[in-house]
Amino acid sequence: MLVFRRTGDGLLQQLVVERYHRKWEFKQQTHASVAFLVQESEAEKMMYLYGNSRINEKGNLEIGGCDTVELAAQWGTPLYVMDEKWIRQRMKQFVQAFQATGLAFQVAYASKAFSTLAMCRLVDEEGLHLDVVSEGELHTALAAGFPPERIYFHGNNKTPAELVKGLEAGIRLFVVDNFTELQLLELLAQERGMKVPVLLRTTPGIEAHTHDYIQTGQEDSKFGFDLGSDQVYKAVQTCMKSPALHLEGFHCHIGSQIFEVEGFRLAVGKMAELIRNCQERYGTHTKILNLGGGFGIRYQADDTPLEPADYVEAIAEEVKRTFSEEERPEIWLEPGRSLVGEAGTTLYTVGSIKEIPGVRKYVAVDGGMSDNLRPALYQAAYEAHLANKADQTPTETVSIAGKLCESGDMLIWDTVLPSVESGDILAVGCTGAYNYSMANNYNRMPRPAVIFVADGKAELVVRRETLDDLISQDVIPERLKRKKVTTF
Ligand SMILES: Cc1ncc(COP(=O)(O)O)c(C=O)c1O
Ligand SMILES: N[C@@H](CCCC[NH3+])C(=O)O
Repeated sequence: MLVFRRTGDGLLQQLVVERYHRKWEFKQQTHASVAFLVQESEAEKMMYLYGNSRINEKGNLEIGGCDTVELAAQWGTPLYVMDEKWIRQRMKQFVQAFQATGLAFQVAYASKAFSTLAMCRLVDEEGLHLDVVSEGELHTALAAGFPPERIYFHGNNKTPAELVKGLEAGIRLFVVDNFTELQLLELLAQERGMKVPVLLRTTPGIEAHTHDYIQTGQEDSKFGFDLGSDQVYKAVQTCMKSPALHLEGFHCHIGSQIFEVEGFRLAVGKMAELIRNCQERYGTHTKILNLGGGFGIRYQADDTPLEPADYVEAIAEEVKRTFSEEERPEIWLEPGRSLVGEAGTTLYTVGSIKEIPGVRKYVAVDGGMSDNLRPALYQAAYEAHLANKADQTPTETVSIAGKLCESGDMLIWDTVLPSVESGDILAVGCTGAYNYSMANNYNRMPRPAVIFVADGKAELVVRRETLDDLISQDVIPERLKRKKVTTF
């Protein structure tokens, strides 16, 4: 498929797109029939947002072989639709890219991006490790039958109960974040006569180019041992002296939604310095270097994220350049967003439409910041299409409002859609990461259902919360129980 678009210098850029693998190669070209080609590309570009998708004979958006208008009718809206094949493909891309480098490696899925029983099953089947950050995520993994020896535990404030649960489950290791945790873990392991494998999480002092709230590697961060001071070295010494702790290596995570490889290269350099210093000073053997996640994804059709292989190859190149073959640790990565983000689509039903002449047209949907907190939290930008009018030309500029009682509950400002009517099904793409997992019950909104789609089949993986679910944890103290009606 050939797609062209105009670049800043007036040339046309030819994008050779292999859709399934999301591989884009850029070639500069001039071309005469600009208008025709650019117009054609708009419809095609739309499809980049919805996993393995197409516009079907009815003019509806189809994902994983399923007509999204039928999905909305069958399962209700808001509805999270996850393209299972897309997720599996992404996992394979990371693994295959690593295999091609010849390095010893491990890829884990950072389950905070989207944690459900069915998702844990996919991760297990694809042979990845699993990163959990809470007792809840650990419980989900264990309940899904995920092997504990492939789970590891992250978090900047693991509670004693969480550490005990991890120890008793026999997880692969703990990524220790700070001195409080190190002491607590040592104590709990000693009490149980265990020697616990650990990685130390460090803050390498790298500022990734991303939103302030999702940077994590800069010095002034709540996460990890500071690399700039002697903190991490003190932690290493504590591990070396302790019969209850076994230091297997180091971890860093420089941030999220990162579009460049440079930060990862820098991280390899900084971590290599740490590893060498520890070897020289304390004779430490570093088995594992975990470089975290953070690989950027497409949220809008014009975004051009790197491929998993681009990150892996750059990291591998830097590792090979920096470490001799004998010194080279296993390289671990833990992507979250990039394994699931582009696989997810949220379907909504359009409800009220309010037009302020000459100002704006608000199109309200039956969800909002309760199912997608990211626009309100990070000013995250998304694109939307009408699933039941996917073949129609966009003609009007509208803003998509959520239904929650906050002026900031706007999903998308100023987007162009075909003529919108109440009852239309609106699709918002690239909502697979940090959407279901950050969903909430504000305004007592029930959390939406999640379905997996593949080969024309849709299966429920999380059922929609009911109104009774919403009140199921509520308790009325005896004294407040309704005895008599007071009227004024
Ligand atoms: C320690 C750690 N690992 C992995 C991830 C996953 O990040 P992402 O979803 O951006 O790949 C995060 C979240 O930013 C994280 O804090
Ligand atoms: N929840 C964030 C990312 C946090 C990453 C976890 N450290 C997002 O939606 O982008």
